[in-house]
Amino acid sequence: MALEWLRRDNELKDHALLGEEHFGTTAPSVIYEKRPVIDPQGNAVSGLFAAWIILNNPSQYNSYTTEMVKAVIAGFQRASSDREVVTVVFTAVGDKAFCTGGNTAEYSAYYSKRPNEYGEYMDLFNAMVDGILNCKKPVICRVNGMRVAGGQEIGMATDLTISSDMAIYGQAGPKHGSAPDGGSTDFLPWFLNMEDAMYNCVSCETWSAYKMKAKNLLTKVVPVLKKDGQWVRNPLVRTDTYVDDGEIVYGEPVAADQIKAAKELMAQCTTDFTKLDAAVNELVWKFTNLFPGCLIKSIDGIRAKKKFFWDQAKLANRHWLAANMNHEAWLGFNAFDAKKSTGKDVIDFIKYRQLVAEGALFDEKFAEQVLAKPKT
Ligand SMILES: CC(C)(COP(=O)(O)OP(=O)(O)OC[C@H]1O[C@@H](n2cnc3c(N)ncnc32)[C@H](O)[C@@H]1OP(=O)(O)O)[C@@H](O)C(=O)NCCC(=O)NCCSC(=O)C1=CCCCC1=O
Repeated sequence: MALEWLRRDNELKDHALLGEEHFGTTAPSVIYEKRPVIDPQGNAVSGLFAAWIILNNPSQYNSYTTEMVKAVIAGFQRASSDREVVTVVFTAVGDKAFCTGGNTAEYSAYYSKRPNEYGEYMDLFNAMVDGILNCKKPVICRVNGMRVAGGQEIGMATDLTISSDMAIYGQAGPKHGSAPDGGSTDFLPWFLNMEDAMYNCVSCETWSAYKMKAKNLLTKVVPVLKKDGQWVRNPLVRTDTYVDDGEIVYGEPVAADQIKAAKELMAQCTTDFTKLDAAVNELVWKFTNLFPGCLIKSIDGIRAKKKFFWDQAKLANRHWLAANMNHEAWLGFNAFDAKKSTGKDVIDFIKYRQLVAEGALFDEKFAEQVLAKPKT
């Protein structure tokens, strides 16, 4: 029996919660672009797109300002509900950094000593991570450069990572005045083993893309340097062998006496993201050729495990992070922000611990003793 008698509205609805007002092209901003899905022959597929959400603050290593956080939330919501979008590609401008986390200029000048304000910011930050984790399209992190601190946190929230081999990965919080509680303390132990997660999280050492690939953080690492038309793998790290003298050396830095030559080679190279983009397009194409419903259900099934600790900890963590803006963050982020005038990007940790050992009051006098003085 025909069903014309049932009420039916065929005008398509727009489910985007936020308009275009959050996006821009002048740094600092977030660029939102729909780029056609490309088939293996290089042809654009009609009516199907990848949504590119691009962090645009290269002079500050694509750290996200408060306005950029809002734009990332808007971008993921828009892409999630856009029926033409197959996949999201989360990346950044330039070849230096994908993202180095929260903007330390904002942190020091505005948020330090304003814990309530940082609490409001943390609500946005959490919504940004949730926006990535809840996106109804697969999310690819296209890592064009270093992914550090909060940059590593939002990167790990994505579903799969394709990386430039010049990128480095790590945390910065314990060195500059925060705890990597914006996702890293929750996600790192899933990706790495517990020992590596612990060391990587607290040491604030950065690890090469090759090392992180070997430790299962990444799906694919590709060269991006080219000399005389030939691809050159990152000359700063070992990729020639896995074991040397009984030690695993794959992805570790080259010996100190080889660094000069490596840098000279780099200076003769140009950066070319062709392989990076080809690997991203290949993944977009793979997703395009899967049932969208079954695909996102499968992804959400894996995400559910990934979110387990994040969902438990994110609400309580925001209060500590807010309160910490009156404490170590006040010192650490101001030290980093003032590095040009003082010549030092961290506090005097020995003096800090000595003052704590004396039971000193945490006041301006305390701060004066641990912060380096301006040179002039
Ligand atoms: C290790 C670094 C990432 C890279 O070091 P290096 O290669 O030596 O470059 P720099 O000279 O330090 O940096 C180049 C210029 O970029 C500016 N920069 C870098 N990162 C930031 C940033 N996050 N915010 C603002 N500006 C940044 C830097 O000042 C340089 O500018 P200049 O004008 O001097 O040329 C190193 O840069 C580094 O450690 N950066 C700081 C990383 C950091 O502390 N991020 C914030 C951590 S906290 C965070 O992200 C959180 C997220 C949510 C939850 C809570 C939380 O704490």
